[in-house]
Amino acid sequence: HLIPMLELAAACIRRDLAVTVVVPDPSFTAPAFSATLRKYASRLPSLSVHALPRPGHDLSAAAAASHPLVRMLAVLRAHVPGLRDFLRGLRPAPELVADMFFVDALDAAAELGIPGYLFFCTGAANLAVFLRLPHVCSGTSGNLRELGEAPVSFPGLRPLPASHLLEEVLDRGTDVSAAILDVFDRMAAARGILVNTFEALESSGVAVLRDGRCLPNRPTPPVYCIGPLIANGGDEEEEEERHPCLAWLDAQPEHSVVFLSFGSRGALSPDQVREMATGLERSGHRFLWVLRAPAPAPAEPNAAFALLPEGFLSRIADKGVVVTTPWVPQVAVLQHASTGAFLTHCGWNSTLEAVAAGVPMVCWPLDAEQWMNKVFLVEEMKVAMEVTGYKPGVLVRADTVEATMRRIMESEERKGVVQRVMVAKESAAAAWKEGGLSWAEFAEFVKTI
Ligand SMILES: O=c1ccn([C@@H]2O[C@H](COP(=O)(O)OP(=O)(O)O[C@H]3O[C@H](CO)[C@@H](O)[C@H](O)[C@H]3O)[C@@H](O)[C@H]2O)c(=O)[nH]1
Repeated sequence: HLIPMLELAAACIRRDLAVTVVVPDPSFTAPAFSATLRKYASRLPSLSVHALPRPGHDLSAAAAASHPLVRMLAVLRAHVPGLRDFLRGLRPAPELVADMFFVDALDAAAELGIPGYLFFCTGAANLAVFLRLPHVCSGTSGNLRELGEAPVSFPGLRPLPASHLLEEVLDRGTDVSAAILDVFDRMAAARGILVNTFEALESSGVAVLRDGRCLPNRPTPPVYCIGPLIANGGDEEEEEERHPCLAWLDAQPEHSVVFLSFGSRGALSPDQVREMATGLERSGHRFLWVLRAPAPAPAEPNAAFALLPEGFLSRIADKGVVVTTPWVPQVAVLQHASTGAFLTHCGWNSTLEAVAAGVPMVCWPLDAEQWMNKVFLVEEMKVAMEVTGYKPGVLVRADTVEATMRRIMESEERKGVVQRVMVAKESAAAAWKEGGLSWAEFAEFVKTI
């Protein structure tokens, strides 16, 4: 969530607003988090960064939580006193834009009489679903999980198979379902919600939010669609130490490489890594694969190579590259002329980055709202293909991987997908041009604050 938040900070600075980014104590964040923060702070000299103090005694709830999402929410909550103190000391009184999960920050803002907004890092249709989920769950007898593939209706949106909703809400009465439904319920208390999407991409999702249909008995807060907020691939290209994968891409023919990446934390099981490798090799297509070992990941990134079949790296040396460094410049890779397709876990940032680069996708969702994004990409936008037979927990065999690579790179079907993603690319570029829809909504937000 950090990259789009920092892009939002950059947009605010361009409008002459004074911006402070408030982050948790560094002991709670990954090295890539600090590195990204440093990069933006050096590019934006007027950006100030404030790290909240490490909470003293309020971490007992986090320590007791077994689910990572519950733990994260407890860690956020423990930072509230530090945030409140910080906000109280600012002159003039600030406006607060909090991450979508940090609804506790809205309470702190309300206490201080400060307007509190949320920044929602996934799509507008997902926001409409999340806002409505507490209502859906309380109106369903039994567990959503029992509904399996049966469609669940949401006003004005394409029905979603129950199994594609967030894993965390599928079972009633668990700590994690209570915690996440509480977050969704309290999102509506925001003064407004900034969404990292653009209206041309998601007109039906945006319409549902605007006409108030998603929340049955309460008004939906004003929604500002201000996306796509994504990193600038050009900046990544110009970095002093250009990532070696970009030099490798330079040497490949145009649109010939399939890029495989699963976001900031996604990893395949060891069995799936072997099937993926065999399928890629048999397809004969070029590929660039960001490989991460499943949690608990070994400290040494190269250890992930041990998951690959015997001799794989030497056999594919002229066709493919496997990268185990935890971070590649994804936006620059997607925008590179040699990239021809993107096998993605369907994280929303990856989705926007692929759309903005005009790269057709293969969907390989892992968790969170990624299954919902797959439905949107494959059935609504038709800018992606799905992997035949792929379901949560199912091992995709090498022959299916091979067939999928051929479909996305060679088939007639590819032409239609490419055409549609190129149209979406144009509208993504238009959104932030002067007078474009996101440009105008951002101007509206700035006027409001
Ligand atoms: O080696 C890497 C890996 C990732 N990225 C960047 O990291 C971001 C990853 O974001 P995303 O595609 O959204 O995936 P996750 O990190 O998995 O994001 C989480 O947050 C998203 C926004 O809420 C949700 O859509 C996802 O489901 C959830 O897993 C993107 O900007 C990538 O360009 C890199 O630059 N290099």
